[in-house]
Amino acid sequence: MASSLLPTIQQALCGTLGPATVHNMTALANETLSATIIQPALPGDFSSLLTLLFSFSALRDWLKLIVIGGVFESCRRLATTAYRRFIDSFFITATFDQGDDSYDWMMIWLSKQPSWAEARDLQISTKSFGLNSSAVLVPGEEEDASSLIRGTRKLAFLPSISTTQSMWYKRRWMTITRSQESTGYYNRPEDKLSIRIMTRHHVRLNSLLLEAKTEYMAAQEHSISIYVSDSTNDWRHVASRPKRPLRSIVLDPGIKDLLIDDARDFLASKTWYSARGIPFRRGYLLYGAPGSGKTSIIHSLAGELGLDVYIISLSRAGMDDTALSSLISDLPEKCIALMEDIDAAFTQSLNRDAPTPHSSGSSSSSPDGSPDSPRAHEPARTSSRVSLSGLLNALDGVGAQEGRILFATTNKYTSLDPALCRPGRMDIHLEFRLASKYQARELYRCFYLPEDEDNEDEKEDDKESVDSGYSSADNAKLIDLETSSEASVSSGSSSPVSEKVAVVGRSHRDRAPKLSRSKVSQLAEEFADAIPERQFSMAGLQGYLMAYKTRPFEAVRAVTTWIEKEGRQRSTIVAALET
Ligand SMILES: Nc1ncnc2c1ncn2[C@@H]1O[C@H](COP(=O)(O)OP(=O)(O)OP(=O)(O)O)[C@@H](O)[C@H]1O
Repeated sequence: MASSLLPTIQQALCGTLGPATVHNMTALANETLSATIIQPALPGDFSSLLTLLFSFSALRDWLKLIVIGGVFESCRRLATTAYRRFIDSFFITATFDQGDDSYDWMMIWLSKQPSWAEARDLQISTKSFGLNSSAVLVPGEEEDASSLIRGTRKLAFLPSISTTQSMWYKRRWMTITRSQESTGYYNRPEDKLSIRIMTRHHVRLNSLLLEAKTEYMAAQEHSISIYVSDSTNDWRHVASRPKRPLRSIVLDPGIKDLLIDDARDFLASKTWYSARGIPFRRGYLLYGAPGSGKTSIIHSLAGELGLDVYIISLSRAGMDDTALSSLISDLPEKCIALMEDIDAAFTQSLNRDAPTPHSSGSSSSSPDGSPDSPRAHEPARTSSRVSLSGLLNALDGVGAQEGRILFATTNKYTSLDPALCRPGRMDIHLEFRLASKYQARELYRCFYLPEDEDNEDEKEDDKESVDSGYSSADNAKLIDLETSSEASVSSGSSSPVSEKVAVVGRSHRDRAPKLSRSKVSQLAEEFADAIPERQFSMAGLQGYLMAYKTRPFEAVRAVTTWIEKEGRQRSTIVAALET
């Protein structure tokens, strides 16, 4: 084709360049074409094909590159596989996700490893990792025995994020890698901890986990863990609270024993239940006046039985029958599930037969605290989509967890559907009433009895003239503060009184008079005599005594005035509600 075009080009060029020049150019072009246009015959065998291929220098270079690259890549893959095989055979890798209990165990364990004190790249953390939070001590800082920071923990030194650190664990090489990943709907960054131990067997890993868990539990010994459900319907550890001693809850005789004995008996009876085909679950319904100790006794029992508390909030946004059922089936085997104000989660009555608007609403009640109070008739505003049948199914349907203890509380017992209260769902119903004289007396004793019971006999007796301890100018100022605050004290009220009391309460034990047990008992009798039977809530009495926590004598002297004042306030509230 190139040769067929030549005459045409020649003619065109002759007109412009002249025939001699064109002739020379044509000769040159013919030479070049004959040199570049090769029409080889196809090679007959492989070696001639290779020869042909390698006759092009560029192609040859490309092929060399491909072959060398391929060899390198194969070597790399081989090395990676060999490395993985080696790691798999000689190391065990375990990962821990933030939000899981095991992550907290490991972080606390890591924070206690001395090797971090010398690390060059580390993270300083004041996080408590689910432990009961307390003040944090920086290395070199001395714990002040008399101060507020008792029960302190050390500042945590942790491996920093995105680096791999190594250490020895029981003569085994171990690497620790922390990374962050965005997870969930909101792309919230969550930590991931990866631990690699040089060992062929799980024994070493198990021993590490056991050690971490034991240390964590030891640190948790005086706390209970509280879990709530998050928006993705997973249980999340939100807090650890100090255990509340059972003796600090004052109930009418027999109630505490009944509860604790029944719960203990239940926890020890798994085989008894399964032998008889009875679902291994127990439900307690605590109902009655607000501020009578329903929540407190549950908290205290959890500590006594060593169980964690899982709070099921029926009125949480996004809670519906499916979510409730999945939450209840995800409960661990031994735990306390707590549904507070079980009546308040429903927009309608819990009575399936006769829904009445007044039976729902806020959990508060009348000044006398009776369940059928006027305020019980307020309509509820709740976004819960839990239906009664959904709740009933979740409590004892096929998916319901075995071994759990359910506590439900309500201020409106009469508005609950009998199906919810029947044995099997709520096995024991306990009424919590307003304070009896007995409770008032015991609460007073609780406040003023010497804490160190063993040394009580040595305590100096009966310094009656003053409430003692207020000799310095500072203390005089504190008395003024407290006295001036008394005017505004009312049952269950909080600030500003409690604020002031909190400030002066910093060292109230030192300022309180040292009374003998017999003196406290005598004052307690006088206090109880003044308190009318079943008129005040325990929370109200506690609020009153808080204002006098260093002045037991005055607490007794002023109680009549306080009762009169409370009476007047109540009459005003009742009159306002009636109009
Ligand atoms: N029986 C009691 N003994 C000791 N303290 C009590 C008692 N009852 C209530 N209190 C104190 O009153 C406060 C409120 O108690 P709690 O929350 O247990 O009451 P409640 O019955 O659950 O109230 P509500 O029905 O309003 O939730 C707590 O600080 C608790 O210490």
